Amino acid sequence: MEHIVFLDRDTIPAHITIPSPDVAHQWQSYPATEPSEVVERLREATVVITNKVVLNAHILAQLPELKLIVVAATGYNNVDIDWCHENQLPVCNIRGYATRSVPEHVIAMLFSLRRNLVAYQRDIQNDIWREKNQFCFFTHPIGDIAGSTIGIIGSGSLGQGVATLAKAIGMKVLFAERKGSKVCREGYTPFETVLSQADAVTLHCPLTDETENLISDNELKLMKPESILINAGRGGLVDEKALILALKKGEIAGAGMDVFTEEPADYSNPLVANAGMPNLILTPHVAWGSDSSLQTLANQVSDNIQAFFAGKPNNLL
Ligand SMILES: NC(=O)C1=CN([C@@H]2O[C@H](COP(=O)(O)OP(=O)(O)OC[C@H]3O[C@@H](n4cnc5c(N)ncnc54)[C@H](O)[C@@H]3O)[C@@H](O)[C@H]2O)C=CC1
Ligand SMILES: O=C(O)C(=O)CO
Repeated sequence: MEHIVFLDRDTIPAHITIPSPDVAHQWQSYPATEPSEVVERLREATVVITNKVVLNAHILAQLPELKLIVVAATGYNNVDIDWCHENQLPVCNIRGYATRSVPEHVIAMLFSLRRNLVAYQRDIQNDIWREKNQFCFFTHPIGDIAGSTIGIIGSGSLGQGVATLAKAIGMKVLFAERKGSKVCREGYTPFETVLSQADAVTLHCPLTDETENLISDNELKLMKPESILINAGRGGLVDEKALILALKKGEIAGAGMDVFTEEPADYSNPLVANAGMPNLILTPHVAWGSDSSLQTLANQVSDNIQAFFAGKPNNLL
């Protein structure tokens, strides 16, 4: 009998059903789990499901019963994967489930920022229209997306999904070669060239030691003043203080951020503290959140458990 524990079930809306895996099991779900509660809740677990609860080496070393970690997400930066490899603890994740949801979120942010929709809404709230006394008014630039260039960092399922949508709306697509790479693969453009040529840059690579603060002062300075930065990858890919400074100095035109260095984020976070800026769109890590994506993810959670115990593991990391 497997003892399956889902540590943060409330990260998935209640109307999404997680199918019961076809393996003899007991299932325990917790809405959320504090770091101090993890070990106690997993003491008898053989399978742990975590979306964002951190499983570090210190915690994992206290859980000898564990046979499998199922990350209920694509990004697995909350799990000490090196420790798991060294200790032969299998970890699997969810793949290719949000290939509509995340790209659509990115393109929605892009249109909104390029057309300054939030800025116009704020101006109407602030009664600017009455002052202008015309049927329309132009207080912010409105750009076309068609004919512009998007730079995509990360060419996996989501980077490719964004490229498909971007091409369909007339954008030129540049995939960035890895930062610091001495060679440039066919089909890729050097990292710095992408930053300096793109009208919009979007991030779809994992958060690792290599990608932490991938976009900071120097990278923002390379971008065009009319450029837009979108991050629906992971908080930590962007230096948030540097981004706010770049927006304030007009080094870039706008930013759409779905992910934050700390989640939940509060007013101590530079992005949240500047949420009133008209050229900054913030969403609370929901790019993945269309109902169809959530259901695909929930199905894969169950499939991953079932496949593992059938001896044909899926999506092992
Ligand atoms: N905001 C949201 O709701 C969601 C965010 N994500 C994030 O998006 C990331 C990407 O997801 P997928 O495309 O499905 O993953 P994927 O594994 O299909 O693709 C990731 C790509 O990034 C590339 N990569 C790795 N290191 C890189 C580096 N240093 N520079 C450039 N590229 C690098 C890999 O080679 C791979 O092509 C996830 O790791 C996760 O952190 C994923 C789903 C939802
Ligand atoms: O799948 C992911 O990586 C997400 O961030 C959604 O939880």
